[in-house]
Amino acid sequence: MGVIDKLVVCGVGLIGGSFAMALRRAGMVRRIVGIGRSQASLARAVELGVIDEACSDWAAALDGADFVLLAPPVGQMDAVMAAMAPHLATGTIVTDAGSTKRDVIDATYRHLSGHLAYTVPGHPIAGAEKSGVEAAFASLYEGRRVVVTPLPENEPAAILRVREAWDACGALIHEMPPQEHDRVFAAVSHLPHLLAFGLVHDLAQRSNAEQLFSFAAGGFRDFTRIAASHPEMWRDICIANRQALLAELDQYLAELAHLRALLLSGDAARLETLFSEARAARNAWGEQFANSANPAASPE
Ligand SMILES: NC(=O)c1ccc[n+]([C@@H]2O[C@H](COP(=O)([O-])OP(=O)(O)OC[C@H]3O[C@@H](n4cnc5c(N)ncnc54)[C@H](O)[C@@H]3O)[C@@H](O)[C@H]2O)c1
Ligand SMILES: O=C(O)C(=O)C[C@]1(C(=O)O)C=C[C@@H](O)C=C1
Repeated sequence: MGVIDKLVVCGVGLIGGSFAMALRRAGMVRRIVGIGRSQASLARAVELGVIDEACSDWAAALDGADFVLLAPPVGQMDAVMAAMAPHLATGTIVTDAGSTKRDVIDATYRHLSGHLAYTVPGHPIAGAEKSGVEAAFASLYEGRRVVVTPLPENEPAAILRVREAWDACGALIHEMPPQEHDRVFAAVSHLPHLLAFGLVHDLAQRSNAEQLFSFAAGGFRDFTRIAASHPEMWRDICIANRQALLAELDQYLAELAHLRALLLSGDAARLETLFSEARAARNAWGEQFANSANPAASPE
């Protein structure tokens, strides 16, 4: 892949910052410019060496840019695309890291209709409950999947360039239609986050919350780690993908109703069978995930 001369990262947090660091480490980029909502966090990104320069306007940021990553919360994509559109030069590659794809693609057609050949939607399947540039690290994407959902209007060379950038970050690239993407991640990412937030919220509101939390241990920690995630980011994801998320929630409620019936009738045999099936599925997934991921891909 040709080296990126000027990379623009919009939203230099965990995801945008890690992309910048990974490309820099791979020697794939000459200059990195950040643009964002908070000048203080952009200044911190410069201080940490994640970006070379902070920009406060799109005209300056996009001047001479050959590659742009959009990594703000998905609820900001509309405003960001509207602001950048007048300053985009033909041929500048634009991609994004949004956790939902249909809404981001709708925003692309609304605001970047003259730039569809070069705007290639994407989503890295790697992250954490931590946010902000301080949480970014260069190996975040190593051995992790990135889903690319190309538009019919995309130039094949633009898709290739985006794939090559993620490849340089050490990621494994998959292509998928956006509808399928949003259904899959409603089930395995958005629903678990909703459930974790819901459980912690319920417990925190109880009159004996202090006592409950004082005895909560590993099981609680493992089930609820993701309830420490960024509220704005998850608000936007849940709202953007609510159609698919509601379908998953309904299916889960049916499963809970089934579990409740087994408990009510004291059906130990069926409960054990259900737990055994779940354990086998979880263990098989765990092995597959451990084998696909690079053990070095951890900030610790
Ligand atoms: N955290 C994860 O696990 C994860 C994984 C994959 C994809 N994503 C997606 O990546 C994106 C970023 O997530 P993150 O975890 O890096 O969040 P983050 O909070 O760490 O970073 C987001 C950054 O965007 C900036 N921002 C907010 N509004 C903006 C605007 N209007 N214009 C420009 N910048 C703006 C914030 O100041 C912040 O620096 C989101 O779209 C999220 O859905 C997150
Ligand atoms: O590891 C975490 O904390 C994450 O939440 C990462 C995670 C997920 O697996 O659900 C979250 C959102 C994304 O869009 C992709 C990955």
